[in-house]
Amino acid sequence: MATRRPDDPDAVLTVDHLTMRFGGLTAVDDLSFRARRGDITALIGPNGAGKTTVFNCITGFYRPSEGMLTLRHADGAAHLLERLPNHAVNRRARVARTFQNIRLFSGMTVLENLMVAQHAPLMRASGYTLLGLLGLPGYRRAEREAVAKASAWLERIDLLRRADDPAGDLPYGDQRRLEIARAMCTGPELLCLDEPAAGLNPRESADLARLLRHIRDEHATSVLLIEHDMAVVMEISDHVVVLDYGKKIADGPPREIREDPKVIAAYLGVEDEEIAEVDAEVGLTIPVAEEARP
Ligand SMILES: Nc1ncnc2c1ncn2[C@@H]1O[C@H](COP(=O)(O)OP(=O)(O)OP(=O)(O)O)[C@@H](O)[C@H]1O
Repeated sequence: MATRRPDDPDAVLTVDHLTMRFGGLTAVDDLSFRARRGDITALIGPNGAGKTTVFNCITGFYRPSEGMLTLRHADGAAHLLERLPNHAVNRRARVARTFQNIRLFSGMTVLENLMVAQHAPLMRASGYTLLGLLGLPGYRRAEREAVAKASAWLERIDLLRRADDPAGDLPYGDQRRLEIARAMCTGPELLCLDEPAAGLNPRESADLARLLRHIRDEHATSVLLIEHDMAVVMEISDHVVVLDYGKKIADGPPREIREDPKVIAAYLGVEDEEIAEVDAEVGLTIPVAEEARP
């Protein structure tokens, strides 16, 4: 049940002292940060820093070892995510998520994927009865609304013409955007995206950035994303939180984060062959990088 608790009314998500242990390994260590309503917040860090574990705690896949996760709706209702089961995080708290690997129903059509996402409101409109499905005017109205919402998203991601094709036949970048559209069809307050730019070419990355800006600016949905593509992170994020070995090492606007010596050191701590790549992507200056090198 939604509970009211005093916290930052501007924050859609408040993470308070989150810790997640797997046996002797502390994957997330006393992490606190806020994602502001209406912002695109990026969670970044080297491989194994604990980013996906944070997402799994937020979305109810893991129950945190310690800490509190508060999702606040625009109407002020607060949902204590660490206490909710996985399905309630999506349905009740209205947190939607995509995964590192694409999880569309590849044998279903593009349109069907967006209709399945609206299963819950459709069933509600049916009164959960066969008679309701067959005859209630409320159900027919809900069905028309669901088709209209799906069509609007398909138009937005430029896939209306592929509505009746199997989702698995779409090019990779289109599948990524369809997944985001599917998540948006659930009407989320917070959209969590795990590496949405992974595997995209530059044109597809630009399309993705446009879509995420549209979601931020035109819908009442805040975005939290994990992303390794620094060009995308720096271009679209309002706020960046940096993890290293499960701990927060920086938290601020992109222009500060890219010059933060702790962040530079964390990234340069990855494999030697990746240093030049990270350097080029983030646009680091050599003198700072040299200083930061252990
Ligand atoms: N279910 C699990 N059981 C045991 N250890 C786990 C589990 N999930 C994650 N870990 C460990 O927790 C640490 C953080 O992993 P996590 O996947 O959260 O990192 P990440 O920052 O998302 O990495 P990447 O960028 O490579 O996806 C890693 O050491 C990982 O091996």
